[in-house]
Amino acid sequence: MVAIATDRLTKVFPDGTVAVDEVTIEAASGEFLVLLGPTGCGKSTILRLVAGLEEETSGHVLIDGRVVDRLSAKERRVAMVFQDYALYPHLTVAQNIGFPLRAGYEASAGTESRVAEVAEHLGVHDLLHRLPGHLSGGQRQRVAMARAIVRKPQAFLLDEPLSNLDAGLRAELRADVAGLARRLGVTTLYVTHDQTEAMTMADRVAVLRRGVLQQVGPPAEVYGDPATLFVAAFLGTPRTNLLQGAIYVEPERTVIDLGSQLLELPPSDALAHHHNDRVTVAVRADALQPVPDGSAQGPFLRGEVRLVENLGHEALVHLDTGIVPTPIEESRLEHPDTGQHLADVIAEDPPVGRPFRQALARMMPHARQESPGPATARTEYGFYPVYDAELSDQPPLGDVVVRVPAPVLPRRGEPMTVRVDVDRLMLFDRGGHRIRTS
Ligand SMILES: Nc1ncnc2c1ncn2[C@@H]1O[C@H](COP(=O)(O)OP(=O)(O)OP(=O)(O)O)[C@@H](O)[C@H]1O
Repeated sequence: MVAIATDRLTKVFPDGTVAVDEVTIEAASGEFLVLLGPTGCGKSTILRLVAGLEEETSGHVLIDGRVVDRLSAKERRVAMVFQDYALYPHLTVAQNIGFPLRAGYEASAGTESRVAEVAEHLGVHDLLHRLPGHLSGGQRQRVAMARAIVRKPQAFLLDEPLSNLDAGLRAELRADVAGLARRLGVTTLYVTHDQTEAMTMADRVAVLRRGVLQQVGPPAEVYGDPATLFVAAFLGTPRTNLLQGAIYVEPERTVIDLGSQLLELPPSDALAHHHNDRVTVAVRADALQPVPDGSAQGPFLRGEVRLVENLGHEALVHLDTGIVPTPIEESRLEHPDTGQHLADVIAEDPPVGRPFRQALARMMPHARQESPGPATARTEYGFYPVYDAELSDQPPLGDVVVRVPAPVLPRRGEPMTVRVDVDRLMLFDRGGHRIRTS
């Protein structure tokens, strides 16, 4: 089998859309690499560029170390399967599977036995004489897979092949597809926006956002040690708690001011030069553990139970902590600013009026205030979270979600204290990049 690679691959469409932005990535021979990201992040375009169905604006595609930019889709010998499995409705399953062989890419002598062999692999050997219209969605997708592998491709390119199927079938086929690719040892690029698919099927996951590669690694690594705020937020159910805060480094301790509460961390040399920095604290629901009030050792958060989602074996408890969340969709994550610039703007007394000035002032950890400020509780460190004061005088609801095992469930309105597992607490700077704490 062959390795598939891209080297600073870029695709800009004629209307100016940058769909793929300098993506360098490699799937080793026989590897199952999943491209994961939200809709529009460029996954399908990468696949189409690798397949030769789209021409790159710059950069290269390499198959087995050889640049294939000038080879046609046929010459690249990769098999692509799309979500809408496009079988020929008037041909039987056997004819559909055998179609690529009859279309003249291979000698046709062994067609029948090859079709039978592949149908066996995919578990559709009993259906060879049926028409696609008489198959279930899952069976059709298996036939599409069979048709893709019948020519013994050098690689599989699978574009959300399971997304048209219902949840049960998807789970079943997930295991089948990954198992088949591994049995055949075919290098596979698999596109999905479904994190469960990515985590369960991949040898490695490549997370993309707006055409830019965020991180590549084994599923456990990408989940447990995300490089960017986007990756931390995108992976994990329920969504990772993202809290606005600022770091204050003192000789004996490091404090993260969350606006309404303080988190005290052990002193850390790694954080020394982040004093005064605005950060996002990311902490997953299962890194928070309810403890009896007053007994908490180490950092903890307090709140009032606002909602209990009982899932049977456990519950997700929404805790109103008064902490303002970081909105992950905000462009701030793509366009980091230093805060210094804002300080200058405030100092220059902009002529745009008092509301604008106040809004800017709220964005600064230590900006001087001319009004009482927002209705957030304040700490002695004086950190103000960011929110759009033009839209609302109140900060957005800052629920922290905690995973609580059943059956001991709290009730709405009860106070709750949760211990924060410091080893699983993650900090990100204003550009969304990880700040290592050790
Ligand atoms: N032919 C085209 N012309 C202009 N823009 C395009 C074209 N094809 C795709 N795009 C844009 O390029 C970006 C990436 O699209 P792409 O289909 O690769 O995303 P995706 O991650 O596969 O999304 P999805 O999960 O919805 O399929 C999107 O903003 C899309 O609108």
